[in-house]
Amino acid sequence: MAQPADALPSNSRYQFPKGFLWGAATAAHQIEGSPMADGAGPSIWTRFAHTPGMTLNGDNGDIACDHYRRWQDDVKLMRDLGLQAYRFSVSWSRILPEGTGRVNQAGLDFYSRLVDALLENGIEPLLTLYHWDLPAALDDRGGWLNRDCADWFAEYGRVLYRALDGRVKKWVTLNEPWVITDGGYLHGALAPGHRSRYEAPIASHNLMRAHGAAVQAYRAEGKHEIGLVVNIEPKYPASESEADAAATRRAHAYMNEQYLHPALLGRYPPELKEVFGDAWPDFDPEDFKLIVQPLDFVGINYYTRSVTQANDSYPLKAGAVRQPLATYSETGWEVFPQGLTDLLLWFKNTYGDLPVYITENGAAFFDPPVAENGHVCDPLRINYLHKHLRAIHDAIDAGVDIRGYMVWSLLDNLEWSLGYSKRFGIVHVNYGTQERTPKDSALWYSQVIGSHGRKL
Ligand SMILES: N=[N+]=NCCCCNC(=O)[C@@H]1[C@H]2[C@H](O)[C@@H](O)[C@H](O)[C@@H](CO)[C@@H]12
Repeated sequence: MAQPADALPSNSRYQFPKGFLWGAATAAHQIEGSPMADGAGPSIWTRFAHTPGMTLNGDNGDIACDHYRRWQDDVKLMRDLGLQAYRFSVSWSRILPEGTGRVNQAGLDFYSRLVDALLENGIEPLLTLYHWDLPAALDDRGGWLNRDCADWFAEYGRVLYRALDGRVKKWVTLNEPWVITDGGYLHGALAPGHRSRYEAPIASHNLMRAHGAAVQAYRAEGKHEIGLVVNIEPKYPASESEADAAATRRAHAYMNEQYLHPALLGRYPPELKEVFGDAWPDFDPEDFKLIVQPLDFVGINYYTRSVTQANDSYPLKAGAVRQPLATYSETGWEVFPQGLTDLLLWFKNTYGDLPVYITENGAAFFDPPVAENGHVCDPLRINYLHKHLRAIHDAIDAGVDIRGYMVWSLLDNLEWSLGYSKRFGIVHVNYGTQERTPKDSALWYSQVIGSHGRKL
């Protein structure tokens, strides 16, 4: 592995708290490949990506990073990088090919072996139950639109809790319910590709019911920690106008409060009824007794901010304004580290002192190919991570209880409908040969971890 050209200077100003966990994150469908191996059932992403026109270039997860077969080398790679934790997700349809009922022991064994290898290498597993890959068999029964999904999800959680709890001590129920519903049910860009303002709130609500049911099931037999992961993004009004202020309030409620409010406060923000109009159901207040469950932590995925103005978009009537002097990543997201500090302070002030992990943070930039000297030079990513880690430290200084950081992502991987066109990894993947090459950002991150942040 290429060595960093220069050892970074130490700066104790940025030393992170004792026990702060440094890691990286991935998701099953984005890296594993072999989606139907060893008795696994199809997921909605297996189906969606094989539907013509749904993904860029028809890219799919049939091979991805071939992690299902290369997991041992990938764990060694994590060890060599000095990772203390690894956030990954389990493919539900490997465990329960029909979504409920029959357990596929080979699928369970894969994750059990992965967890053991992580622990043997001093790496703490953070396990996400659901990172968007619903069993196709459950989608055929209505998926997240069927209120039974809460029982299905709790059943799936129990299978994993019984098999892995104790070795896994940090559990996550859902990854980013906002993207699941905004992408999968409102705008249709993600599986299962629905486009309905009537379905989106129902899917959102059922996802939160399922989250509550999985936490309740964990409390009945789990002995460690469980939380929820949300993608949230600070919204700043584009002008002083009341129209832009109102649009910003709607956008904030829609992305940032729509899931945290029900999970932590037992209610929805009032703006959502305005956003969805007649499509906003009259939810049964009893549902919140299931949705609100005590959590041990919240995971926050942060990528960017949004300067927001009123527009005629559907159904939000709000949209982002491009910032002429800003830097943007390859996904068109503004690089804005201050937004992470602002967001973390908002979280603390709104929801209290619940422990927080930054469960995803990173960016896709155009990376050069592997150079003759074995380096992948990605200074923009180093700059992005450097500034966001400092922003996190500023929030810690301001009293936010942040327990760890998982860079998105360990590996270049399948960026959902964008296929393999966007590279978020700190490790380059040659999809032709499956060769892994730590980028300069990985070598830099190793030094940051080794110094516990002092080299920021
Ligand atoms: N405007 N704007 N806003 C940005 C909205 C970001 C929403 N997308 C995410 O958070 C996904 C999360 C996902 O877990 C992972 O599976 C994805 O690979 C990454 C990268 O896309 C991120």
